[in-house]
Amino acid sequence: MTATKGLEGIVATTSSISSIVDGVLTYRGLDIDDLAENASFEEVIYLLWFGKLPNQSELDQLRSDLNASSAIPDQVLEQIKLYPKDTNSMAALRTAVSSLALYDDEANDMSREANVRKAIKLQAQIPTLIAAFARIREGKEPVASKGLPSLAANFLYMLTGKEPDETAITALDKALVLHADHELNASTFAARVTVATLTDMYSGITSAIGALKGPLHGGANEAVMAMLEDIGEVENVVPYINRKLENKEKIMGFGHRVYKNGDPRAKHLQKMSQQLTQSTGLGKWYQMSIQIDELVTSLKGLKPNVDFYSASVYTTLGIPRDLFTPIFAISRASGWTAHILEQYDNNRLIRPRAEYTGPTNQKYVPINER
Ligand SMILES: CC(=O)SCCNC(=O)CCNC(=O)[C@H](O)C(C)(C)COP(=O)(O)OP(=O)(O)OC[C@H]1O[C@@H](n2cnc3c(N)ncnc32)[C@H](O)[C@@H]1OP(=O)(O)O
Ligand SMILES: O=C([O-])CC(=O)C(=O)O
Repeated sequence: MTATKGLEGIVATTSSISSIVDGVLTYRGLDIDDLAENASFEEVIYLLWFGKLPNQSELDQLRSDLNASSAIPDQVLEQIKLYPKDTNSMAALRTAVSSLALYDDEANDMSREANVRKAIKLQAQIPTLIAAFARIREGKEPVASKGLPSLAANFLYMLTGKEPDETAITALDKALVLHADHELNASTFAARVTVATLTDMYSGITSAIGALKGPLHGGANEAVMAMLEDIGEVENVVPYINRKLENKEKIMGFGHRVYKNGDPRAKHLQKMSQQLTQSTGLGKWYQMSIQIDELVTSLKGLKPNVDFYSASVYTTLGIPRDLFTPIFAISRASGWTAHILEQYDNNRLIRPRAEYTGPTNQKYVPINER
């Protein structure tokens, strides 16, 4: 038995949800470029869950179901008020999502109908949890959803208490489309491994949030913004990046396990970053990002991934840095729940083997002889 470090190249499941073939990403066979230009996030949610684009009445029904499910139990809100004010936002989300299960009567109902209802609830409530946490830690009251037509609009409204403008809604909606699913990434794999024991969907999403939090995965978008802030000015880019590379440090937002010639989502986020930073007077972040991109590509042959330009995009929307990864979770909840439903539909326990490299033929030594 020989292990492959990081399971690179190992095909661990079949799935009909999303695919990456020759650098092309598709959701249910639709190219991400097509979806990024044309689809709303709600259409993508429907596509991921049910395998086809919704017609108008199916889409209206989903939007209405999401709106009807967005409120979170008072008990969970009260718990969030008890979190330490400096709680990591992904830790807060992980804990709050786990708590949601305690107040859902059908948390452990494993019928497909109940699981689809739970997917709707989780998709609707994760944005509410994040917005409530962000307000409560600032001493503000949470704002309930206004039932605006899109999840992006509702989230921005719950976060700020103000009606968001169309530019912000469109930008966030597109970012949500771009992050929705990505084959067997680490958090989706964690979700599938968890529910393959036939535990409940809340447990699967809690595992997934824990995995997304790490800086080698979703946490990289926050780390990118921290790096941009650390660099400070365009003229500091070259010495900063050179120093990092000389010290063999990773440049956050670059590289990918599967894409070796670039992440197809990055160009959409780059374009958004260019437009939004210009229109908000924050062009500096884009200019720095472009320089880093050119430098890292030429020196290391590494291309930006989905997390690189999303950092400057979210900054232009006025979103605090530590909510970037929770926003990734809002989007990826659609993919996680789709994969969990797919896993339940054709389940087998996921239990690989380990290549043992420890000592052998050891004998127990009584404690007083050690
Ligand atoms: C949504 C997402 O999850 S997208 C990924 C988000 N994560 C990041 O942006 C973090 C930075 N990137 C990375 O750490 C990696 O590229 C990963 C985790 C994305 C992929 O990791 P792996 O496939 O395991 O590649 P691995 O880390 O082994 O890198 C291979 C080589 O490229 C180098 N490398 C990879 N990424 C980077 C980077 N961002 N900066 C500098 N060097 C890098 C490694 O140091 C390694 O070099 P070596 O062979 O000389 O030791
Ligand atoms: O697929 C991966 O390994 C990481 C990634 O890009 C994602 O989850 O969107």
